[in-house]
Amino acid sequence: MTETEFDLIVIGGGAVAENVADRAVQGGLTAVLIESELVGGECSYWACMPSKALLRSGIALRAAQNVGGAKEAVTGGLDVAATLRRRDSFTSNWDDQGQVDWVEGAGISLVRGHGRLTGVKTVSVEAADGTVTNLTARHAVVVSTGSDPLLPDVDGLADAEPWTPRDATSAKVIPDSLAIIGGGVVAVEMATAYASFGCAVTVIARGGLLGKEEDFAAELVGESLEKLGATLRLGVSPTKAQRGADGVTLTLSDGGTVTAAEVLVATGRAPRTGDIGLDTVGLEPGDWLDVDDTLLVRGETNHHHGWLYATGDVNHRALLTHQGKYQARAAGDVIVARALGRAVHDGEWGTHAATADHRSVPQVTFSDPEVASVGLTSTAAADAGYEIRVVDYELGNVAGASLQADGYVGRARMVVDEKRRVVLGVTFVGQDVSELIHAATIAIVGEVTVDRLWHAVPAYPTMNEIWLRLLETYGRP
Ligand SMILES: Cc1cc2nc3c(=O)[nH]c(=O)nc-3n(C[C@H](O)[C@H](O)[C@H](O)COP(=O)(O)OP(=O)(O)OC[C@H]3O[C@@H](n4cnc5c(N)ncnc54)[C@H](O)[C@@H]3O)c2cc1C
Ligand SMILES: NC(=O)c1ccc[n+]([C@@H]2O[C@H](COP(=O)([O-])OP(=O)(O)OC[C@H]3O[C@@H](n4cnc5c(N)ncnc54)[C@H](O)[C@@H]3O)[C@@H](O)[C@H]2O)c1
Repeated sequence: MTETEFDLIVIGGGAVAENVADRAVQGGLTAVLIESELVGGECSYWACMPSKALLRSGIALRAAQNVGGAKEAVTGGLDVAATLRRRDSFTSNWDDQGQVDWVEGAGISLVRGHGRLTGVKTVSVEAADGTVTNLTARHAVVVSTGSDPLLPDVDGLADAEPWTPRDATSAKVIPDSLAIIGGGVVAVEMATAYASFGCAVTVIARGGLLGKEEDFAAELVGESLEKLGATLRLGVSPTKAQRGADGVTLTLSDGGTVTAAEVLVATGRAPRTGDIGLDTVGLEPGDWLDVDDTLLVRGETNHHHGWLYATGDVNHRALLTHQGKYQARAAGDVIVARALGRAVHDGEWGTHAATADHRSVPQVTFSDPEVASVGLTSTAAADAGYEIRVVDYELGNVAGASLQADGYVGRARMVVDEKRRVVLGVTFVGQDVSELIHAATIAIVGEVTVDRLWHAVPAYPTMNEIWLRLLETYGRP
């Protein structure tokens, strides 16, 4: 007989869900994952991994082309077919057996099908063949269903069969032209990848590029996208879309038009909560799930019972895999602690609190140049009422960077809380900066003072000497 009672039920089987279940099982509980598509979720098959694989080959080629001695040896262009094959290997050709093996090995149960809450601590799973399994949780249910792409309300857009990010990351054939609606991370990364493939890319971004980053990110990434051959239509929105013989024609708010073989919509995400039975527990279907720092869903039903958690994209705290997995570790461990009556450490920076979600979320946009940032931007810090000092430095003037690439162009910004003399935020824009950002994350989480940072000596000649240059610009204590 199939087991139907578990200590923990996790609805969703993405990267975040896997980590919640793993922590719970390691803590001695039983756990089941419910997955309706591929175990491993968006990140493994349609988001982080395939998108980074599509980008990496072009970035590596241009890195070689930027170094005298290497550039003479690199005479060909990008091999698009080989790049797509490499992408396919990273998605295991959209086969999740490897992840299923991992789940089994970790001692986690798996039920395939669509999960829905049916009441407090009860969940039903509808398999593809219509079979229904009813599950009961002894201690907790975690919703980890992720997010769906958002389709803006543009006349004719839905009928024009636009690409979602999934189509862009899993494409088997690169179209001759691609119009991209949106100016966020997906839009910028896919514009970079597709422009590298020789596709004629037009980015239509009503609010400009990378609006959540420091302004210079948009400036440097925009210049470089244009160098790659992309056309930028900033400050305009599409008002109408129509598919015809030549592809899709978009009419823009400034009266212009753009015609492309395909149109990619990259305008943000919506919560996957429309059909998961939220109404059965007094919550609103289709809403993001608001949680406290232990990832417990806020709401009347839960307030009394403390059994429903939400991790990953669905709680809208930070739509990033690494941050979702960080929440998963806290949630899995706190579920164990509460189930076994152990001490709960939910104070700021406690084991069971996802404090970093508010203070220190790192993000890398794998454009060319890369944008790597963590903590607060200068605008966000000023808006939050901090008394700040902003320190900028040209990365190209760092010896390590000038060795990394001939004519290295990049910029760094450090935002300092003048009262406590600690770093609030750091942004790096430039080639290979993705690997620099973790030092900034540690400085912010550790609340290291700028005076102490002088003792963190970067090796010469590495790009990390940017820290020394930022400190010199800030001034010796
Ligand atoms: C193009 C793109 C690129 C990205 N690149 C990066 C990146 O480089 N780095 C980064 O950190 N983040 C990146 N992200 C964001 C990242 O993909 C998400 O933050 C991450 O996937 C969220 O993980 P999750 O487990 O919350 O949700 P998901 O990965 O979406 O997992 C949810 C799972 O739940 C399943 N599910 C949903 N509803 C049900 C149900 N009712 N019953 C059963 N199963 C259900 C789904 O099938 C899915 O497998 C990218 C996003 C996109 C769109
Ligand atoms: N490298 C990474 O870490 C990575 C890569 C891709 C995606 N992600 C994450 O996935 C999430 C989704 O990415 P995204 O780029 O879709 O969202 P986003 O929120 O980053 O960007 C959405 C963009 O769409 C625009 N927009 C919104 N509504 C619009 C409308 N009606 N018409 C025209 N433009 C509109 C916004 O101005 C913005 O430029 C983000 O939170 C992102 O952080 C991360």
